[in-house]
Amino acid sequence: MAPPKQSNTIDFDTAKLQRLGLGESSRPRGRRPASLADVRRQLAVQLQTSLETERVLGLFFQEIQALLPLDYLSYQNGSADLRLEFGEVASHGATYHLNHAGEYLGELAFRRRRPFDESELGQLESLIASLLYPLRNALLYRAAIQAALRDALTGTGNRIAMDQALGREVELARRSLQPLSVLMLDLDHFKRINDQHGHSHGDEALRCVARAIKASLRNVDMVFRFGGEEFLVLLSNTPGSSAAQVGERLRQAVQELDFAVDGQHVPLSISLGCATLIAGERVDDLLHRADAALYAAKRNGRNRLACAG
Ligand SMILES: Nc1nc2c(ncn2[C@@H]2O[C@H](COP(=O)(O)OP(=O)(O)OP(=O)(O)O)[C@@H](O)[C@H]2O)c(=O)[nH]1
Repeated sequence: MAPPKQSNTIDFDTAKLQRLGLGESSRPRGRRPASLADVRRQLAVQLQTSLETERVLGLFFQEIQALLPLDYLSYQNGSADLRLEFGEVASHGATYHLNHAGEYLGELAFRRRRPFDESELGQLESLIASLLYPLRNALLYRAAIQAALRDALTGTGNRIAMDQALGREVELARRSLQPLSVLMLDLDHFKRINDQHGHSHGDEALRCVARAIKASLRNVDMVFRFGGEEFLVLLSNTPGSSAAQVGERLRQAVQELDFAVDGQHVPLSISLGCATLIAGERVDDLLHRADAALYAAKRNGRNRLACAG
């Protein structure tokens, strides 16, 4: 049997009025208004302390327990690619769709072992009102950070994201003694595509190659565009032999692309350099070896992969 569930929609502007004490609510008000006011005051202070969505929701879950004991909170927002969970799932639930002026702020689900009564739902909604501004700000912050780390043309990570990920993954590989490999790749004779078909078709070729690369990788693998037609793939927990196989798969995927300009097929290919982190090696040296391998692949005829020594 499906667990009992109450579902509601919270409109941001109505919530704002409630926060200001101006809103009308059809629900009975909380039994302990003083406590509700205390928790709201506490939320107003606490939720201002962070712009991280996970932290804002974690604090919210923690603070509202003072008034309404809960076992579980989940938050989902598909457009922000977010799904967060706190506590342990229980049978009785209440869910809220959060909106502001047509803008979807996500979906909150509360769960606990005993059902919510009407007065508790009234309190919960009043508390959610205190969450809306901090949550909206955290989502805006997250979107800004993501935009700052993404290459606008291809949707892959950009140079800043690459530097951050390399630093983090190299450190992790060192501490966990796991292998880490990189593939540095570059489109072959890309200048010709620009020269013969124009810059916008060149851009489309870059997008097409980026899509093919992403489609050929695991979710955990990371792709970055760090130069005009140069990409880096970061393969965590991957030894050199497996990285070379992945690289070969990418090479084939690009070679098989059906890229056309004005109905005419335009062949695309990439060359790749593969390098695996050596114990104690610095990020710069790892990249330097991958770059040297890429250069060897170009020199030996392109549309091929070379491994660093
Ligand atoms: N359309 C487009 N072209 C770009 C972009 N960034 C760099 N380029 C072009 O990419 C080309 C790179 O040319 P080269 O470095 O000579 O490399 P290549 O022609 O691919 O030759 P090989 O790498 O030796 O196979 C140049 O024409 C750049 O103008 C971009 O964002 N969009």
